[in-house]
Amino acid sequence: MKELTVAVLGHGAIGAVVTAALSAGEVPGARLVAVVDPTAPPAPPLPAASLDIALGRAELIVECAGQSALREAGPTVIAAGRHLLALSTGALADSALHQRLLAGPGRLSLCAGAVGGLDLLSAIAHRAPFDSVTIRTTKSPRSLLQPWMAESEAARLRNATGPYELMRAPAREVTRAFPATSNVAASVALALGDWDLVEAVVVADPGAALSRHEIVATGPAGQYRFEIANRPSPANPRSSAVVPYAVLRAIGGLTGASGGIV
Ligand SMILES: NC(=O)C1=CN([C@@H]2O[C@H](COP(=O)(O)OP(=O)(O)OC[C@H]3O[C@@H](n4cnc5c(N)ncnc54)[C@H](OP(=O)(O)O)[C@@H]3O)[C@@H](O)[C@H]2O)C=CC1
Ligand SMILES: O=C([O-])CC(=O)C(=O)O
Repeated sequence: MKELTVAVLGHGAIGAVVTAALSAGEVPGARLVAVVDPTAPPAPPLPAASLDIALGRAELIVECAGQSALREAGPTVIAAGRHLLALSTGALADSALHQRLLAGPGRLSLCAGAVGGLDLLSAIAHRAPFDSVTIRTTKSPRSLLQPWMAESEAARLRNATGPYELMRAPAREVTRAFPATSNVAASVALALGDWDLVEAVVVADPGAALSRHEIVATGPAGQYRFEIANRPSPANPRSSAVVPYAVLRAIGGLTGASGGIV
């Protein structure tokens, strides 16, 4: 078991669950030493800190703060030689940023978050490239409202009475358009190492009690379909409630606490 000092960036719906579990010792080997969130700092005894202080204390920085936070803080974390575990994978649609984070001296790892199947898709992609890959995300209309939307589009979302397709475009465009709800599209593209192959679809469904992600891939190796239906987080309906578990498992993978399947 490896001992790892951990800082968490973002104390929102996901970060709060992650920090509570870490401080309760639920991931053997991981010791929470800092929580960075300037607008929602945690109450003591959780160790609220600035990013600078966190970098002085922690070997691993876990980003649960959003694409813009990863864009802003990621290069500083990597330049400080720390290990960065990123959840807001859509920020890496900016290839220059992605390359910067890969350049070191720190190290970048990505968390699969709300979806599964990326290990198999990744294993296949580099041996027998897929012909087509689609990820279709269905969420409640209110969770899909965006500041860039025209008032007519926002009103359609607010007043939707049935499901409809809101956007269909390459993963890079969709993850930028829906930065808090379509990181999964980026994660599929990153797992395949091919941003251009992955088409992402966003569906607004007023009847969607669960957030659904359907990944369909076809190619010479076979046909693959993963369908995930997650309960939304009660604290933030844009995010699935299971995501903190994925983050904790990823941290456990780094300490050696997540046994079994790799
Ligand atoms: N890969 C995946 O499958 C998934 C990825 N995600 C990613 O995780 C992110 C977090 O989700 P969630 O917890 O639900 O979101 P929340 O909005 O509930 O929490 C995010 C928190 O991070 C804070 N924050 C913003 N910028 C910074 C910063 N630079 N440093 C420290 N803290 C910061 C926010 O503060 P403020 O409110 O003031 O901005 C907020 O308190 C999402 O935005 C999304 O990018 C989410 C779900 C799945
Ligand atoms: O939690 C989810 O269902 C997916 C999500 O928000 C994202 O990919 O950003």
